[in-house]
Amino acid sequence: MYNWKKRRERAAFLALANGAVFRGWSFGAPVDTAGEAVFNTGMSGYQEILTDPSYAGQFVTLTAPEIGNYGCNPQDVESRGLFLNGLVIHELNEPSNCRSEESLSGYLKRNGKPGIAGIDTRSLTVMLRDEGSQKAYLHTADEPLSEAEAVDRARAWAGLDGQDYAAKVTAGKPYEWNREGDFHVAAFDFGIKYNILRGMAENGMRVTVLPAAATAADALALKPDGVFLSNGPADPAALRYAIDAIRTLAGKVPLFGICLGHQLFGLASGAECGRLKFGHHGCNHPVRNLLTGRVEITSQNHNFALKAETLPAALEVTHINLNDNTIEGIRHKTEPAASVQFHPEAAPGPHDAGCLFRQFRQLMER
Ligand SMILES: NC(=O)CC[C@H](N)C(=O)O
Repeated sequence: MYNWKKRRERAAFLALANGAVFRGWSFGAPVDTAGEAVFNTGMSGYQEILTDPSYAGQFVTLTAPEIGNYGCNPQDVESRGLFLNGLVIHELNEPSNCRSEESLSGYLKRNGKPGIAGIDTRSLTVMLRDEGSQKAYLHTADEPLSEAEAVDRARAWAGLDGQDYAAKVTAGKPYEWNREGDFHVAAFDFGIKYNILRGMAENGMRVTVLPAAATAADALALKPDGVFLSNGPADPAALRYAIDAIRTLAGKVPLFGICLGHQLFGLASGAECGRLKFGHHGCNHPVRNLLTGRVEITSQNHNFALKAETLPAALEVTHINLNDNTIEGIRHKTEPAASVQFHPEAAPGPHDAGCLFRQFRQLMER
């Protein structure tokens, strides 16, 4: 049985830049931090979310009300660590699952990340939906802090716009993900998820991962059959070095990008990126594939998006989001280059768009 008294022993609160304060109980590591509050509507997959480097700098509010019930394990990780700033949930459950090796609370504590439970995540989500993603400050530490001071700290935080967070999460050095495959892919790691690497390996690609700041010459020196541009945190426009590298690589080698990689491919081609009001974070976003007419239910996690009106004539839209008509995929009209805003690798999420890794292969075959 859950120990309610113990659960509520340490008070905590999340203060938003708009002045709202949500009070609850601390779990995980009792550290204070500022970040951007967003919400994710997936019904499961908290461990993949915790280890998705794209969430660096963010507090993820899970709209699923019961969290922690299947625990944590070493298999469901999507990168080498936990990168988000904190987890915001309604009800924290003790694990009951044969795959569980550790409670969610213990997992967060061991990894130095804070969580807050007992939050009315429904009203927080409605607020973020109506007012947009918010700068926030999570207070879980023992030192006393007034709510007004926390709101001030949320407002004073630099935010994610214009910030290079890829540099904070990327691998320090190049490494080989696997040794087998008939196509060799150089993958830029802006915050890459393991299931993307697995998706490429399963489709016969041998993958060498490069740090975010690798140059076009570094990539071409590997004599790759294709270049992959990964997902990653924060503002794509801040990554001038990556945009320059992609501009040099375009037309020389087949390109495929996911999420941040898609945004960077668009920026390198001359498009602009802007912010969505509250982003897309979840596992049930309907996307129409304009090339086939098929609707795919996709996994998503982004706050920025390419602006349709800025797309250069050389690019065409291949996918649109059916909730808000934003761009979900593009390709070059004459060169072998394509990208998607959503996550075909899922983890967590549905596998409707998994065939995109095979299509990357086809770009290299041509
Ligand atoms: N998952 C991602 O790659 C996110 C891309 C970018 N950081 C955004 O929020 O839009």
